[in-house]
Amino acid sequence: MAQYSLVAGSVGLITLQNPPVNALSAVVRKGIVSTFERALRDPKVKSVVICGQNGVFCGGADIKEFGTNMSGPPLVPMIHAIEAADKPVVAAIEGSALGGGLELALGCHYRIAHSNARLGLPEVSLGLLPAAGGTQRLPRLIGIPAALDLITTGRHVTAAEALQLGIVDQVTDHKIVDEAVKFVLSVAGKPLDARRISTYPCPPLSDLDTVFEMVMQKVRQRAHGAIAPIACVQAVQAAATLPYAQGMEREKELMATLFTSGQARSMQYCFFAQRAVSKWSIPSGARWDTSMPRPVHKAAVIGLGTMGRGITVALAQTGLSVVAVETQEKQLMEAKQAMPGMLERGARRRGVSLTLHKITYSRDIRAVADVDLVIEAVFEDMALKKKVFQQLSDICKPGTFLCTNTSGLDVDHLASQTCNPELVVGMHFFAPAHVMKLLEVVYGPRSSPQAVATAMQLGKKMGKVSVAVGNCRGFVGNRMLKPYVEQAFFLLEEGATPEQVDGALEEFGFSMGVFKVSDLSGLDVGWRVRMADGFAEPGASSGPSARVRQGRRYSPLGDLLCEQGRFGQKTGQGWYQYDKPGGRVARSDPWLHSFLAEYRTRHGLVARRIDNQEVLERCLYALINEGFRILEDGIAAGPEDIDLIYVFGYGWPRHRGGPMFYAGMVGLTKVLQRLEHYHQAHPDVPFMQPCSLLRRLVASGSPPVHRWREVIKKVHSQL
Ligand SMILES: CCC/C=C/C(=O)SCCNC(=O)CCNC(=O)[C@H](O)C(C)(C)COP(=O)([O-])OP(=O)([O-])OC[C@H]1O[C@@H](n2cnc3c(N)ncnc32)[C@H](O)[C@@H]1OP(=O)([O-])[O-]
Repeated sequence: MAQYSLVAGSVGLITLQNPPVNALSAVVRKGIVSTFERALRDPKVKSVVICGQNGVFCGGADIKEFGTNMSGPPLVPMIHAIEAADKPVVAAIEGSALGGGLELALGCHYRIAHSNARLGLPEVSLGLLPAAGGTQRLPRLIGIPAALDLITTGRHVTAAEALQLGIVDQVTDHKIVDEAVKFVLSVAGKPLDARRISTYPCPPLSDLDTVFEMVMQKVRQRAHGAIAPIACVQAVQAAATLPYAQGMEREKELMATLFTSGQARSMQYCFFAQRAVSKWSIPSGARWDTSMPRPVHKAAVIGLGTMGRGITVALAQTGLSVVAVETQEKQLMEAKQAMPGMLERGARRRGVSLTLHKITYSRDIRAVADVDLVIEAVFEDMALKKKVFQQLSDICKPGTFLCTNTSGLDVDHLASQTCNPELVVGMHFFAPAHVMKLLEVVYGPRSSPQAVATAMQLGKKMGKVSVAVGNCRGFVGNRMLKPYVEQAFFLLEEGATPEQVDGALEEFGFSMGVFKVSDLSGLDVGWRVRMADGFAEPGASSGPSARVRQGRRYSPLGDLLCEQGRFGQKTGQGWYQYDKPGGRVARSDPWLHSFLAEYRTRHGLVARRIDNQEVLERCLYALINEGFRILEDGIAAGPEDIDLIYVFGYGWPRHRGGPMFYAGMVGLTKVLQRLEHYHQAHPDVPFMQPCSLLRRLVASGSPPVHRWREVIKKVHSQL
């Protein structure tokens, strides 16, 4: 709702009230319309201030209303009425003014922001565009290039940047409503014509067509198939080329196509999924709202390889003191040289001051004796990690949480090396750890609720999307990757090329296909895992039994490349070739194509034409099938957890909602049928055997993804 009061004798104060973010629900819109009409009718009222309760102006349209039969007064005419009023209206902005919230403020004649405010038009990240006049007013106010930047990226700006851009008229550190009232009294009686943004001409720009062509090209490249950013550019182009009223028509038209699209549904699902996973619960019964995290003031990182450095930087950026331990002198020196640059770039990107002094370096593990939490990030080797955990258990003060950054080893086994296994959890970061948003927090059967809560909260503080997952080989993300990569190898054996497989996945929306990612992260990473799992064995890649291991189909292609020293970008050759070791631009490699042809001949395989549909189905459905197994095993609490892991850690396109949501969009029956088909064709590939949970869901009428938990619960209760 909206509350109305008369202040300072002549100012009508309208306060939006819809906790927690004063979203513009039907009730709030109704409240604004009626209070505003009251203010206009009241002769005592000479001006109006609009603010939000509890330190937040407005988080935008109520996203929960999308997809329902929307009722109540629409936003566009409401904002027009505010702009057209003959009494001055000031938006008093603190906290957030986002989406429809900022559009409401743009309809006001003046905007004053508290220095803590964040403003933006993030609709693009929900698969939409700012359709309450945002695409038409913002370019008129701040110019086309700045408006295009804000609208196509959805980024939030600080109050200071908003002032610089001209979005707000004044920034204050004082009480926002008091300042707004003072301000509106000071402008009483001034003509309002020049304050109605919809009447402004768009600031002229020379060579408009070229500007839009270039922006469109850049946006298309970044969008990976998402349609909202493209529509945002088209809407701003309408502002630049059409009169306001026609621009509004175009905005409406473009919004209509986005609003009902599967992409918008997927992205809005991701928005709510992100909030849902922070409300974690684990099989022991521990939950986010009953488990108290312990404060972490000082942390330590053991091992300063690529991951350790990233984790150290990410911790320092949150303001923690960090002890960075590396026993190898050379590695320590390299880390000391590299980390200031990483911190500097991070500080510049986030517009904050440098935190170099937060890190102390040591070669001696005993330097961690007084820290609250340790993250071990040594080489992915169980024997080495066990030794580190035994040492930590002896050295650290009582109660120190011991975390491992292993990407898939048994966290419980590591916990068993310590005197207090309840203090041990996994904190699986993704490279580069100071940039990537995902954190898997891995609990073992003995991890205490407090240890899980502390790791989850630390992740949040570090700006990560933290997902609590159970302990199994590869946890959630890497476990699902295995059948996906396996299918990609099989496709090469059967006639596809890395270019074709990657092309199909990139067209689907991944920023990089599976083979490019493998070249980037190093082919040796998977090779080591396959060796540890007893699949890859020296000399076994070329014999007659090379393509069968442990009774199932196996492709030694990755092993063969590693045996040749082709580890990807770092060696300049992998699935592609690069101009030099460390090169970034993948080029097709004729050697690889002849190698594949020879390999097929050697194994009596005849290359066939494989279409992109098959590439997608085999790679993605194998991955999704493993996702169902993970749900069935209780390793992830719900489909949202898996989806966010894939969106934030593995480049799954957000506009497709994550693998489990995508399965629902495709139709569970279809996914099941295709898996059955491929399993019949390849009975020696267990990953293709449809998971019984998928069958159960189909048998229960393929409920929408938010109702899967009911079926999963039933499965678990019957175990
Ligand atoms: C014609 C159309 C044109 C306009 C389109 C739009 O405006 S599109 C909209 C454009 N606007 C945006 O995209 C802004 C989206 N919102 C945000 O970015 C952030 O919420 C924040 C920065 C406002 C606050 O961050 P924070 O970390 O302090 O808090 P938090 O994130 O944890 O959220 C707390 C609770 O509020 C809930 N909720 C939040 N917003 C909305 C909403 N608009 N609606 C409904 N609910 C919303 C959220 O689900 C959560 O609920 P829970 O789990 O407790 O039941």
